[in-house]
Amino acid sequence: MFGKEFQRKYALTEKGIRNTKQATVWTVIANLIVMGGMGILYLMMEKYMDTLTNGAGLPKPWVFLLMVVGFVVLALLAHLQQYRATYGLVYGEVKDVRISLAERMRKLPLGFFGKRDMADLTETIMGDVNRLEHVWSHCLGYLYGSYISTAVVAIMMIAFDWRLAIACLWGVPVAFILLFGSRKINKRNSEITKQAGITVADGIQETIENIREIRATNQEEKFLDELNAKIDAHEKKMIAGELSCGIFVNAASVIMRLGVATTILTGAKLILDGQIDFMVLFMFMLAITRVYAPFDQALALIAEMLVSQVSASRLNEIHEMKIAEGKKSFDTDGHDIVFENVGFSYDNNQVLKQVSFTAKEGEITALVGPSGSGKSTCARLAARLWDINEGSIKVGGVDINSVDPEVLLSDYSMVFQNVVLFDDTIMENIRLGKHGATDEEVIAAARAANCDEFVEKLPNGYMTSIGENGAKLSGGERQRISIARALLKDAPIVLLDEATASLDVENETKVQSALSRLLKGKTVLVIAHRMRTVEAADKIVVLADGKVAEEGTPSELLAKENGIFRHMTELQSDNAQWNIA
Ligand SMILES: Nc1ncnc2c1ncn2[C@@H]1O[C@H](COP(=O)(O)OP(=O)(O)OP(=O)(O)O)[C@@H](O)[C@H]1O
Repeated sequence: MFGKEFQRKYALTEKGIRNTKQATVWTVIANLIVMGGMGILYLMMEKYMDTLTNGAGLPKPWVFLLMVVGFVVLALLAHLQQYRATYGLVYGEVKDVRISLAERMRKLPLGFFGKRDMADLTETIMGDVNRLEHVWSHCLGYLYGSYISTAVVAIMMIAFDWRLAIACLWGVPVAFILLFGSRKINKRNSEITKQAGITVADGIQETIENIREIRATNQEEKFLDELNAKIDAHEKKMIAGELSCGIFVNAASVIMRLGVATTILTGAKLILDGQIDFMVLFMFMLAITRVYAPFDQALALIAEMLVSQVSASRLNEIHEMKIAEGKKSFDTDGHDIVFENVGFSYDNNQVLKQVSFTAKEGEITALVGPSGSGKSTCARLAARLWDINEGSIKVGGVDINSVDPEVLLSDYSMVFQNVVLFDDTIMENIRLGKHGATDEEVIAAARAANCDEFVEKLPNGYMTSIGENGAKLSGGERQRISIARALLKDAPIVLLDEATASLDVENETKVQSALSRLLKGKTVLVIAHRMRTVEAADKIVVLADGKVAEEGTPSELLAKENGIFRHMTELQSDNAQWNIA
């Protein structure tokens, strides 16, 4: 019952399975104790009937009182244990699942994040886990416990009187057949509803993220109309899903409760025929309430459990995704980066073919080429942010595919165009470069990256919070923080993606001098869009259509007639002056 398939179906950990078993056992015990309470009621009724019909003396009240007190104590203890097993332990399980999801995401290849956007992933970590939490705590132990306890009572009922037992229980299997028959429809509906919900979350996130562009282009109305349409579609899907599920659940409940009528009819007939006395029917009527009550709740839970299976499969997708792993050591002979016949595709779109070049330690190697030629892709692959499909990338003779990405990245500093900052102080944002760096080290790196000039004007200096992704700073200021972070890290390999692109000329000159300090003696791979940036490079690799088209020093490539690099340089100097006539 609680095998691997069950574990997968409800995305449970090993501990979660153990908890579910415990919860089931305690539910069975609690249900049987409550049913035992019905036995006390039956005994009392029998004694009083005996007094009424045969004139027997009334039993001593303290006997029943003792029985009732015993029953209450036992029921309380059992329910306490059941509560602890079903709710208490689940909160630990939720914490473990969220941590393991976050751990997993840390190691997933970036390709995964291209397929599932932020709204979708947030929904998995928060929404899906919440939904499963409810199923783990309110459904699994309760439902399976009810199956077992009802089976026990059903056997007892059959032993007592099989005719009344059938009259009472025939609705239960019919109700379950109806519900399980509707499983596919309900599951499909919940998948559709879930997708519609994610589309709404996506739309909201996209609108908030792009609010400036939307306002600048007067597109508010269009965006809001689209968002409203998505919200309406989600509402309709939700209503349709609830309705179809509700129809099946209520029909199943009604069918099951028809058992009350058939029990009364059968009981009456058996009494009239003199085959049973009234007390037997009374006992069955008492038992019916206890058999139906957990099953009635279980019917409602089944719908929730079916919906939760969609959430479980989304969690499983993350858990089963291949993660980037490798050795925990990275012992290299120097830090030359060597690309050898590297081939790489995003899904089925091949963007790099047979790319080979070397970026030497102590040199600046610039990647140049038309937009979309694969420059940024090469930089990402050099840091194993994605895994290559063909060939090899070695650093100091070690294949980076064999090294754990976290260990590998400790040797890299990256300054990219899209700077990522956190909603924290400037001090902490820079300190991310080196865990445990002192305030003095952070400030020294910030000064070297020319951050002082704007930090001094801020109300709390380095302790000023900069808003989500540095929203309170200009593009150039954000980039200087990212350069300060790289300076602090002082790693032997530096990847720069047009790092000074958003700076004005004065600041660019200042940051260039800071960068020169950062780059000294390192292996530097620069992605350059402006030819001016690559004048100081030791080597230029020109990419075109995902292949290396030219390679050499700037002067060698400039001397090449009909060369791509020469052509690009000429184009940029022609465009240097705007022609608005
Ligand atoms: N995450 C991604 N998923 C799918 N395709 C991508 C992804 N990133 C880039 N591409 C595609 O790969 C190709 C190379 O992109 P890349 O960013 O490496 O080029 P680039 O030379 O750096 O371009 P640019 O100079 O415009 O920044 C492009 O066709 C791009 O559309």
